[in-house]
Parts: sequence; C-alpha cells; structure tokens
Amino acid sequence: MTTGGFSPEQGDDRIVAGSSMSEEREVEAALRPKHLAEFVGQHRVRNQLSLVLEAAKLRGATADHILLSGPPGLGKTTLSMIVAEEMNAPLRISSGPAIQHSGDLAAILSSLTEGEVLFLDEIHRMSRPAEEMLYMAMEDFRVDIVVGKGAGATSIPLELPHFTIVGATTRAGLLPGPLRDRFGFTGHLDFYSNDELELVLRRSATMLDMHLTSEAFTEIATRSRGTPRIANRLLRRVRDWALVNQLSDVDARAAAAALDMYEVDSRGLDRLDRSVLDALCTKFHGGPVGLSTLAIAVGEEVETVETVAEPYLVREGLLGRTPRGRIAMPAAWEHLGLTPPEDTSTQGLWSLIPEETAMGDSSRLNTEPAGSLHQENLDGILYFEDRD
Ligand SMILES: Nc1ncnc2c1ncn2[C@@H]1O[C@H](COP(=O)(O)OP(=O)(O)OP(=O)(O)O)[C@@H](O)[C@H]1O
Repeated sequence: MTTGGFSPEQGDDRIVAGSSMSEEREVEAALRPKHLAEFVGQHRVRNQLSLVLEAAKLRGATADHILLSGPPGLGKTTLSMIVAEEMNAPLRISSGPAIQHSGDLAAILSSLTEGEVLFLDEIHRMSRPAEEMLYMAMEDFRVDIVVGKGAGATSIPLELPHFTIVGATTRAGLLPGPLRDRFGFTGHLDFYSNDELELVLRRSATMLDMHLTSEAFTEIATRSRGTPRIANRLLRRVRDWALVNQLSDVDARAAAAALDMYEVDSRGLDRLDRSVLDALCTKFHGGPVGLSTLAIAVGEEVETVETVAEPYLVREGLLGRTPRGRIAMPAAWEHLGLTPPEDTSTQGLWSLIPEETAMGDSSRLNTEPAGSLHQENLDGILYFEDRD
C-alpha cells in the first residue's frame, strides 16, 4: 500500500510489478487475509508475531512496536491490518514520505487513541526531525512540541496514549540503528515458494468464484515471482481471459495462453526483464557493463532497472553484479536461447559472485544504498555495486 510519495518499487504499473495499480486496489483489498490463521506462508514471522500479540492480550497491554521488512507485495500492509484486527484495535495508516515535518508526526500521534495501531509504510523515507520525534514517542509515549522560534522558543511536553507502531520497509538497511532498536519485534518477509503461492491462489480463486485445475494454479504460481500480490494480479488477468473466451474452467494451457498474451514468460519475466537480459547478452556480449549504460541501452531509468528488474533477475541467477559491472549468468543465455561467446571476460567473473547475489537472498540486495564498491551491508552480506 502506498500512501504518499513515489518510489520506483511501488509506482510501477507492470503486470508483474509488486505494486498496486489503482483501479485494482479494491479487489486486492478484498483478497487480503483478515486473520493470522488465513495468512499463508512466512511461518517463522507468523508464529513469532502470534506469540507477541497473544502475550500482549494476556497482559492486557498494547503490543510492542513491530518492524516488518521485505520486498513489495509480500504482505507487510496485510500483516499490519491483521495486528490491528487481532488486537481488536483501530488502525491508522500513514507513510514515511507523507511525514516530512515533525509537526506532521505530532499531529498524527496526538490524535491516536489508547491501543491504536499506527502503520507507517516506507518508514525509511521519513524525515530526520520526524524520525527523532518518533524515538521519544515510541519509547516514552511522549513528544516535546516546540512553540515559537529562537530565544523565545519553549518546549511543551505532550503525553501520548499507549499505541503500537507497525513500521514497514523495503530497505531495512537504510533505517538508522536507534530507530530499529526501538522495535520490540522485527520480522523479515521472504519470497514465497511456489507451493505457498498456489495456496494464495486457491484462496483467491474461491473468493473470486473461479474454477481452475491444479496444473493451472501451478502455471500461475511459477510465473508469480514469489510474490502474492503478483500471483493475485496474474489470476485476475487469467479471469479476464477466461471471461472473454467464455471458459468456465481454466486448465494449464488456458492459463499459459492468457499469461503469454500479457508477455509474462514461464519464469515470470516480463518485457523489461527480458530486454535487460537481451541487451546484456547481445549488445554487451554478456558484460560486464555499468548499470547506467545498460539502462540507456534498454531506454529505461537507472532506478527502474536497478529496483524493478534487477532484484528478480539476480535472485533467479540470471544476472550477476560484480565489481566491474553487470554480467549475464549462464542461465540467462539459456533462457534467451542464445549461446554464450566462448571466450569472454564474463566467465571469469561468474566465480566472483557471492552465492547470495547470484541466486539467493536478493530481497536484501535491493534494500541497500547504491554507489560504492564492495560494501558490507548491515546484514553482513557482501555485495558489489557499480555506478558508471
Ligand atoms: N501471506 C499471504 N497470504 C495471502 N495473501 C497475501 C499474503 N501476503 C500478501 N497477500 C496478498 O497480496 C496483496 C499484497 O499484500 P500487501 O499489500 O500486504 O503487501 P506489502 O508487502 O504491504 O506491499 P507494499 O510494500 O508494496 O505495500 C494483498 O492484497 C494480499 O491479498
């Protein structure tokens, strides 16, 4: 959910983007699980969160502040709503970009009621003065309101009711330590397995009164980039296709035909992803090539390539980030049906890529600031960054 400001990971309207298109928000909202028991996957976070909430209820207290991190579309907003529902508390929603002055935050905090849950999306984008005000509010349930200017300025302490902040961020590494330390519980959401996505799809299909075969669910899940929001969106496109083609039951072939029409391929890559890989392989012979050169070659903004296409390509082991630039991994050539040149400098770089950046936890990769070589991020993962 985006409540103000623009960020590339949230403002993109691709069919496989992890963000919402405005006209679809209503259906998306209807498909949200309302209770922890309905929330698919993320077992560790779900169990831990359940314990935090249960204990708070037994104590008759408000729940501790909760920080949720992870890529867009994995369920952070949904979990914040579930927290409010499970605590039987009202929910207020705001976001970092909407809170640019400490006065904005003071206005929100001073109007909260006892036990209320305040969801702060994109909390890493809040201004520094607001952030500092939040430290005191989270710890002491108090803020100091400064009245007047210069020598005549006075600070008036304002007591606040007890509340729970649920902060969400796609970039945990950008949160200052003092802010992170004030959250009593931190949960990192990972991409979903295909089996989990199938469960999400089955639940949504029932709610949308759609009939699909098991194979059709598998077909859609495989193309959903590990993201429930994308899975639900692809399901809605399949629903459109079935409606127009007067199909009451959707099998794998029909699902594949529908998604092919929207240019989402068998690995969940769309036109942007493929054009990045294609440019890397055909124009730059597999790389290494700098990010901005690559972005120019595909006619996109650097930030779009970096935050929208790249994380998934890295996670799928199709693209590598090296000290000398982006390179096509062997799987990229294979996926495009191309043969890698026999002797390239790229091949020497394949072995240089740490396992996390080649295959695994790309959610952490794209959560870090760009612009330096060989940085150690806050999670202790070595990653490479080039900027030309
Ligand atoms: N674990 C889940 N089980 C079932 N559905 C889910 C789950 N997680 C997310 N969804 C579905 O995916 C959609 C997107 O989830 P949500 O808006 O909570 O993601 P988000 O992480 O807050 O994304 P963003 O950071 O872009 O705001 C929701 O409408 C919901 O229906």
